[in-house]
Amino acid sequence: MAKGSGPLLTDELDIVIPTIRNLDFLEMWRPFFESYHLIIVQDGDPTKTIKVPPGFDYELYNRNDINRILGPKASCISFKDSACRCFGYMVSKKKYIFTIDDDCFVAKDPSGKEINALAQHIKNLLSPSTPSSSIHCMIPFCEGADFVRGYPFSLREGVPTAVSHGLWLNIPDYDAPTQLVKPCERNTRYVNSVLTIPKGTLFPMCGMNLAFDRELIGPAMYFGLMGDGQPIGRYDDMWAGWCTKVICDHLRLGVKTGLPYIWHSKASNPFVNLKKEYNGIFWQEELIPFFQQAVLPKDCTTVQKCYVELSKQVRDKLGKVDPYFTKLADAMVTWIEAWDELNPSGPSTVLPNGKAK
Ligand SMILES: O=c1ccn([C@@H]2O[C@H](COP(=O)(O)OP(=O)(O)O[C@H]3O[C@@H](CO)[C@H](O)[C@H]3O)[C@@H](O)[C@H]2O)c(=O)[nH]1
Ligand SMILES: [Mn+2]
Repeated sequence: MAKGSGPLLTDELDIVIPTIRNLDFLEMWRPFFESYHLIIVQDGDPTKTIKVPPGFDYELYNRNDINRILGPKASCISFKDSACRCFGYMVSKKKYIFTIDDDCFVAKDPSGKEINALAQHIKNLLSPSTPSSSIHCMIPFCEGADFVRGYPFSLREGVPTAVSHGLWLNIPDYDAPTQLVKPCERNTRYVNSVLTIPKGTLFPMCGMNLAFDRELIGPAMYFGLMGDGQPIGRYDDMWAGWCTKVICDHLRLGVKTGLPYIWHSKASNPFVNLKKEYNGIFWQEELIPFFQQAVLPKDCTTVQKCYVELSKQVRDKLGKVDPYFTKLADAMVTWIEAWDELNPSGPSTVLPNGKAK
């Protein structure tokens, strides 16, 4: 929250939570989240009731709702994987999205002060990014700092920030092999910095503490086809991050990473994760060069056009890695079609099954 004022963007930001659990974690976030509208995407068994603490304004969508709203296009929304959260991005009507996992809690900064992660994300999104330069030793656009000598004035205006990627203390977001060999490792390092990821650089985007400008980059935030019936899991956010970064670079949009921190409390089962991740650990050796070499034509002037072009390149170049990527390329197109159907120029009548509380 800005000094001396209430929470910002309360009518322009939705909080999207994917869940298979009751949402008691919200109690800890109440001071920071209660003024915002929540979009809860319930994964797994739609007959299970998800308990939401009283006092929150929310809409809840389960698999039956997703199928009802999207019809055959629901095939692009993952089932039994946190990737389902991207449905919340699609049905939101707000300019900004903040998405958080239900095992993420309020962290404390080194002074012991509780971190309002949402306020920091908003600050990150509302200030420009500087992707056309190497990492600064100073963080521009914040009090008491400015561009250092030698930084071209022509670049100092920066570009609009599309993504704010937060980090986590305690349980690190390791892949299964790393978690297996380092089961007790915890992240205790608090780095007081927000950096723009330079143009041409990819990054491993984790979906547990993430905010973005939905109007600038929303259609690129497809959390790829994972979970039930798919040969891969826990790469949904990575896929979205790689696609998003290539498109942000092309459209001159910025991606920031660093503050805010949240406290990640749950270590998922590394053996289960290994089964989900196995192909991803293998395929990522091909995926990174693919995204590093991806070039989007000049006539790709919207996120949708960029994304459909990327899907063509996925089909052409990754389809030979595994037939899964042909299916994923199709799902990418379906996602854009569904996005445009639900987000025509006017409002769309997407009714959730949970009444707004
Ligand atoms: O089948 C499922 C499983 C989980 N969820 C919800 O998704 C998030 C993340 O779940 P969890 O914290 O259990 O998983 P992690 O291994 O810690 O994190 C992974 O999730 C992604 C980051 O968001 C990434 O793939 C990994 O870091 C929770 O809210 C669960 O309730 C689900 O919807 N469906
Ligand atoms: Mn987690």
